[in-house]
Amino acid sequence: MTQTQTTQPQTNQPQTNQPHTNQTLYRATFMHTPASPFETPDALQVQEDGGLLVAGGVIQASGPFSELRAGHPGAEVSDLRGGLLLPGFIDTHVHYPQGRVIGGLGMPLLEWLDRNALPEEVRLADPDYARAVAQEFTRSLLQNGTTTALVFGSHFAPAVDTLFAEAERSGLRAVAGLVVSDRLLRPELHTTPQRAYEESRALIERWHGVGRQLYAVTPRFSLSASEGMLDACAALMREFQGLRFTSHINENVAEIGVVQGLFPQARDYLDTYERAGLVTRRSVLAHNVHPNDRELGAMAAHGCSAAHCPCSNSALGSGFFPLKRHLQAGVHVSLGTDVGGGTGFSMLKEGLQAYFMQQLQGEQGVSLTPAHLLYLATHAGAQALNLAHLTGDFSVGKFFDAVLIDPAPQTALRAVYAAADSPARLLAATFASGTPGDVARVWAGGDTAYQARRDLAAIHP
Ligand SMILES: O=c1[nH]c(=O)c2nc[nH]c2[nH]1
Ligand SMILES: [Zn+2]
Repeated sequence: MTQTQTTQPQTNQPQTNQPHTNQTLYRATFMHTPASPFETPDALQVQEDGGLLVAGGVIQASGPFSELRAGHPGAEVSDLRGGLLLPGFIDTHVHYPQGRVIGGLGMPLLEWLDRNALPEEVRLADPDYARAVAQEFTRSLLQNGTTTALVFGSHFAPAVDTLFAEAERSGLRAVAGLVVSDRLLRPELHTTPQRAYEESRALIERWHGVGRQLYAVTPRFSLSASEGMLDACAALMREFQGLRFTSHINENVAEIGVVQGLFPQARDYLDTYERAGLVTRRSVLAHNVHPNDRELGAMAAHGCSAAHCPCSNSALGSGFFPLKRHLQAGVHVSLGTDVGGGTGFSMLKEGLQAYFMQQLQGEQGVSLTPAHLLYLATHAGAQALNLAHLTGDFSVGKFFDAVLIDPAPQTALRAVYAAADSPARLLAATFASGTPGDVARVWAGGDTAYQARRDLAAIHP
């Protein structure tokens, strides 16, 4: 591993200095959380009959529609009234090769991997199979309103290349990488540190910073990655600027026991990554259901984020995520669907399950408001990924990544929308009973990335 070249991300910056031609003024009730409700009271910002002026894919102005209309009489108006416009969701933990094995219920993590996930992951060695799965995957994320995702890739480099190609074509911002492992999975999924390094490097050079795509160095978990493999990952993180790092941690008690046996010199699970220099501001570790206090303190000190995946934790019986302890320690927390351990691609469902699991913890839980759920599903993810200057809310200068929730006529949620007496109630109902069927349209960088087939003009009550 002698390579020393660095690459600069080439794009990904909003072009705020573009001439304001082809301005679109979106007219909608919109909500967003530019600040964290965990830190700031009244973090939920609501604009009823609001306007967002977009040009070159970037938000140029925001405020009451009437004011923006008066200031920009030439802008084309897109009327989205009747729905609720939210920032595009940010899923910070989702597995590309597992879309077709959602629903493997009734097994704890290690058995689930053996019987459900890994046999399917082997199939991505076939490029045609991988292409079909990549198309389903990017489509599913966008149909659910997710415009940015930290994606656990495949163990096969051509399949990861296909994922990036599909993501870029579809508008999805994928932060993704080759999943690397050299033990305890199954032979077809194992590689060597040298090969992992070389294949990752080639993918980084091809995709990192291209369009909306970014690269994440991705050892599967310490259970399946030797010290040599983690060192190869660390070499990549040192040699290329702006990479992200992701893996799993402290998900399941049996898993933690195996990792302790494999790394007798490590203080705990986090230390297996920490010793390799892999715990930084650019790291997102999924689950962390069973952390000790040292781990939480170290994660906070390094600025590393935890991706909380409540549907997966429930489906696999992994346990209750200690959100209060994370917040008290100062660890940043975002949300992930963890498909296919999780139960689907909906960040609305994920937010609701996070709420349920905190409620069920009584005194140990955190009482989450609708503003918390929106923040966890949007801005918190942007912060975890170091992308908060580009996306996660509707502030001026950010990309117009957005999802329009617009329930169909004669549905229960439409009735709630018609009756809601406050914006917080509207948002709560959206998380409580919103489904992919209520996602009417999704924009990624100002372009329509998904539009439901039903006629938008016909559905206002
Ligand atoms: O929820 C999970 N899903 C996975 O695919 C996986 N691999 C390691 N650890 C994991 N946890
Ligand atoms: Zn996972």
